[in-house]
Amino acid sequence: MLRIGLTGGIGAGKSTVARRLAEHGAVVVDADELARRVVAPGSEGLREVVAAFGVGVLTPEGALDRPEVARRVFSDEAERARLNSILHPRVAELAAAAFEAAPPDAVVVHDIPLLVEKGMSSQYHLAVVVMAPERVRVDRLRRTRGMTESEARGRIGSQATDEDRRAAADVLLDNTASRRVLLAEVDALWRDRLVPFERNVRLVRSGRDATAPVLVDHDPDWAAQAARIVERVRRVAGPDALRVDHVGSTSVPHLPAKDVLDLQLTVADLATADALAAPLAAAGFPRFEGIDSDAPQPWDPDPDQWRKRVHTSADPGRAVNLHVRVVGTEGWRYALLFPAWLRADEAARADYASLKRATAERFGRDRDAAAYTAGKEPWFTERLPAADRWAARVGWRAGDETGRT
Ligand SMILES: CC(C)(COP(=O)(O)OP(=O)(O)OC[C@H]1O[C@@H](n2cnc3c(N)ncnc32)[C@H](O)[C@@H]1O)[C@@H](O)C(=O)NCCC(=O)NCCS
Ligand SMILES: Nc1ncnc2c1ncn2[C@@H]1O[C@H](COP(=O)(O)OP(=O)(O)OP(=O)(O)O)[C@@H](O)[C@H]1O
Repeated sequence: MLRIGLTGGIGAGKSTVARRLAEHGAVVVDADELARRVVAPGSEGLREVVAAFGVGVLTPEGALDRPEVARRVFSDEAERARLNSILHPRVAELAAAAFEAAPPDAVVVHDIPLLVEKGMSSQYHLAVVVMAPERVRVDRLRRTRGMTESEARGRIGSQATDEDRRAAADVLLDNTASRRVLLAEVDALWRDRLVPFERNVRLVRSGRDATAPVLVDHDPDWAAQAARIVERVRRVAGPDALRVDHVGSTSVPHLPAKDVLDLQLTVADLATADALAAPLAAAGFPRFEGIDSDAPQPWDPDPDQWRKRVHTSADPGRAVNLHVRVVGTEGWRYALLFPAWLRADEAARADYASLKRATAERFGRDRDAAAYTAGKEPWFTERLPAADRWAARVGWRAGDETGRT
């Protein structure tokens, strides 16, 4: 099963996207619809809302007077929190049941306006966010829902900011222009990403073949992309994750790199790494059999210092190598030390960048990723003393850095 979180501010076009995905065959779990169900006439939810807000929130027929509730809660944060605390646990329970009931090969889309507000994005394989400028949204809400400008702004003000939504988005859909443009984007997302992603998760396989050694300029968005995946890995590994770091070249600003995010999950031992293989695979990170060790260093007699497990991503839209290493080992320390040094030392960074370019040039034509990786290896052995001297000088110790987990 592929779990997709879909969100967007009111009037951005979330429901339009959800409908299109349903037409393609997705199972849509609609939080707004569930929020209506839990306050249906005769429900426990409705009784609690009346107990909290009084009979003034009922229509003469005994149903919830939604415009009246909206008036109260979208201008008063405390009232809104009170309503949310009654409804959200019930809505969450129904949503969990709907996910349970979906077939194993389904793409399940959780259409939920408050995904970002509730910090839920790491629960899904992907978070999809629909955006449109506030002015456009207000116009749509006035035109199609009969809201006044101040009602529309009240709801917008009750929700996350565009900036927060953008930070949570693995996929951003822009709905500023016509519906036709939006739907074409959704069609491509379904065809090129969601369908193969679901299949890869089910068949426990990678989203991409080994990537050819093609260098691209540092992408300033890599850090944010990695941060979202770090969150996912942490959620899956729970307390077994001693830390999760964005490592490798993409974690070094200004350094050209292959467009593959390297992450390191730190565990206590390899038995823990092996126990995490199945949950990581279900979360979209299948184990990659074949590389169980980093290249051991010539000076190190102990191969255990270099053993690891490697996972990739089942997402055809985002290549990831997730290295699961044991805390305190040499391989683990290297993976943290080198990026830290390269981030701090401009000359070392320039030196490494020119080696990368030359090596990519040499092996890029044959698309030989393994030769490219091996070709860079001696540089690390050679530069280790310099990296260590830097670490001693600035007092850097592996695992001390905060803010990268
Ligand atoms: C206040 C209520 C009665 C107003 O009903 P109304 O029919 O006018 O709106 P509807 O439920 O169709 O929601 C429309 C949109 O309003 C926004 N919205 C709804 N509830 C909230 C909320 N608690 N906080 C912020 N925005 C909200 C969302 O963008 C949603 O898509 C209703 O929205 C409600 O019960 N809200 C609380 C439950 C909730 O949080 N629902 C959101 C999904 S869990
Ligand atoms: N590109 C567009 N151009 C014009 N109108 C649009 C466009 N996209 C959506 N709309 C209209 O704007 C309104 C809001 O869209 P939609 O219902 O999809 O938004 P939403 O984000 O799901 O809102 P809500 O949070 O209330 O569910 C709808 O009436 C829809 O038909």
